[in-house]
Amino acid sequence: MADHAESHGKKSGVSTDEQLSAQLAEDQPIPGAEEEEEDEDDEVDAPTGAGAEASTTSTKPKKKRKPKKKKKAVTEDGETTNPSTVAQSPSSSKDIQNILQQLALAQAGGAPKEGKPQEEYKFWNTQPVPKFKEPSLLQTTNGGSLPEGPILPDAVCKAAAKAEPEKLVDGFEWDLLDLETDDGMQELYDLLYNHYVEDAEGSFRFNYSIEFLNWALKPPGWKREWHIGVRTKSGADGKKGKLVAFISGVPVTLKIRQKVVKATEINFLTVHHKLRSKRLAPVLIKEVTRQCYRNGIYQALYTAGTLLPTPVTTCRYFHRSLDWSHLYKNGFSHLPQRSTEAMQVRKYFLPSKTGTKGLRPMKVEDVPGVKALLIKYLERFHLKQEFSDEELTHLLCSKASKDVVWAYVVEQDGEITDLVSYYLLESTVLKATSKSTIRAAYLYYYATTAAFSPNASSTLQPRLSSLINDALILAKKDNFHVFNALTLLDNPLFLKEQKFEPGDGKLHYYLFNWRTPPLGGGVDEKNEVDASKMGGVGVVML
Ligand SMILES: CCCCCCCCCCCCCC(=O)SCCNC(=O)CCNC(=O)[C@H](O)C(C)(C)COP(=O)(O)OP(=O)(O)OC[C@H]1O[C@@H](n2cnc3c(N)ncnc32)[C@H](O)[C@@H]1OP(=O)(O)O
Repeated sequence: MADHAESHGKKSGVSTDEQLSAQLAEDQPIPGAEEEEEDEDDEVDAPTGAGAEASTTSTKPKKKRKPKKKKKAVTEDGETTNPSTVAQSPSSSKDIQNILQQLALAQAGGAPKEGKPQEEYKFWNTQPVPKFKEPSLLQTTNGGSLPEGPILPDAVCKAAAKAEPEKLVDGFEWDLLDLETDDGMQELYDLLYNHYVEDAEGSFRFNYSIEFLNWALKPPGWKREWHIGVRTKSGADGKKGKLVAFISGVPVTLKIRQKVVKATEINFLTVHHKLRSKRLAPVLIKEVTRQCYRNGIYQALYTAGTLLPTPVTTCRYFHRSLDWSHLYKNGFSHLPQRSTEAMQVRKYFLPSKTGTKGLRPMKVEDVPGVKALLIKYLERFHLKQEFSDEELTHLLCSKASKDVVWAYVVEQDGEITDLVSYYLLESTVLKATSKSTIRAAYLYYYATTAAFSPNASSTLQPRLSSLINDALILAKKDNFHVFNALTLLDNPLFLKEQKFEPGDGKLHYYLFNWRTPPLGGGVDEKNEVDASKMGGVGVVML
């Protein structure tokens, strides 16, 4: 996917950085990029009128994508056909042959691999992350093994942290965003709305709401120094320039196997479409690293759809339709061969009432019970987050989490026995003729005492499956269109039974400046869900 970004950059034939910055400030098209930008302007109903957006690379696919064939539904002039004709099954025997061939290749492990050779990671090769061919803790060439823990000692990181950020090219400047103000939040929202993660076909783009950003970026202990923006230079009138790039970090306490590590969770790395492939991302990453080092934090956790050196594990996305017709109409789901629309709707039918006795919305008073349950539950995973009461309250039942996170508990005889939660993340349908969104629920933290019973091997699976079924019912009632989950936690135990379908999206988990043996991601070598590969990831990233 980075390859795609590179070629896009070359095509834009951009002039000087100063010209670029002026164009961005005025939101003028960049020479050579106009064609694509006009197309997208037609397609996206940006709330801000933020100007033309070029089509872009996809780096963190989280959504089910249409099969390749469907791409032809979009005509060359960018017109979108009737969505009902978008999702079609292969029409010719040649198409079917091609698909079968690709399938055979993939099954034989012969499909093209992701990413690029190690030596081409010009930036990442300079960073304290494991190399692809450096299996952590496996034998090194001299017969020894690489120790688990920091790659660079704290003192080296501390000494490397300069007092000032790296100088940006002319026309741009650093700015720490003020996310305490409505304007600051709105500006960040607009940048992400127009430029954040899309699927590989440019059909959907994440639409993180202002409420979501407020919740995700300001947990207890958050720091303004970790909300890092790049702007075009301020005007002579002192007015701030346009926000064109961003990266963020929030504090997190991780437990990686037996070690507790104070770290940063890095997220929302974004570069304006017109500035892609200009090596701005590495500059942002170095700046957030500097800001972390200066705060005495030397490790980080991050996820991406892009393959970088080197994932500690990889999970796969699964999707459970709640409103199949909406998903189909918007090109998110396709109509399988030998099925009809009515059959699909029936397949995903859910009752109107939940089944678990004692299930109710979580309250602040539940925090101690939920915390004890969740911490014990997560102990079963190699990589997990440790929470204080304050953090857990913020995440699951605070003013900030309202309308972002839905959390439910089961209380039996005064004891919290179960927790299930999900968060709302909408995606904009980029190819829709009128403004349309996919309202997706993402499975968040859950836990159940069934995991601790002596016969957990027979009680955990049915308990989780019914809890998740209840979560699906509740999400459907709240007008969500789809419920998404990765193969982390104990998810492989219920995904199939609860009619989650495998998606194309993978999510790689990375640790910065920390070496540890690979973790199970709930999938096998063929990327099929596999309960024997659970037990690795107990952290849910946003
Ligand atoms: C102790 C504290 C440490 C803190 C830091 C911990 C590390 C945090 C790491 C960040 C975690 C972020 C977690 C999230 O937010 S993941 C979400 C990422 N965002 C998006 O996908 C939004 C849409 N895309 C964009 O805005 C751009 O395409 C981005 C910004 C992604 C790249 O911009 P652009 O396309 O214009 O490229 P470039 O010319 O500037 O730079 C090219 C270099 O960047 C490497 N690249 C590409 N994509 C990613 C990626 N997702 N993570 C890390 N590196 C990435 C790439 O391999 C190449 O390096 P190398 O191949 O030459 O080596």
